[in-house]
Amino acid sequence: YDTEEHTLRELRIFLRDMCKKLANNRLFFMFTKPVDTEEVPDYTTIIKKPMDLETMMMKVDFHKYECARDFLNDIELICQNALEYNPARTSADKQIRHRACSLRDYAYTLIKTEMDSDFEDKCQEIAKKR
Ligand SMILES: COC(=O)[C@H](Cc1ccco1)c1ccncc1
Repeated sequence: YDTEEHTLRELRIFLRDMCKKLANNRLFFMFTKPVDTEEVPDYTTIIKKPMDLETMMMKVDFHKYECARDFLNDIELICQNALEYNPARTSADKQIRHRACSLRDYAYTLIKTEMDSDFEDKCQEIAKKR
């Protein structure tokens, strides 16, 4: 009957659907898996907290997110990492920066439009007590 666990279970179902929608959008393919540190040996010297959508899906299953804000913080990390590692005025760097901003804006909009704000408030209250 534990309603807190029911609430967090519903949050995980919602966040898995979010991950799926973001990872299935071909525009965001470069964010779906960790940057390959063999292909890009200097990546971890520049980016201290790598993040990607596959890792986020695993974090959902490991109960690492107690509210949508925690999930959006990792989306923000994916975006900031891409902006920091790809700063050049080349078309390739400009394109991944644009994609990173699109991922961030799309994730915020999906959550704002598809998630009940009272539900998120309830999740944040649970998170505060833990
Ligand atoms: C999040 O992905 C990245 O930051 C890598 C960095 C990268 C540079 C070279 C290989 O990979 C990336 C992937 C695809 N297109 C641009 C950059």
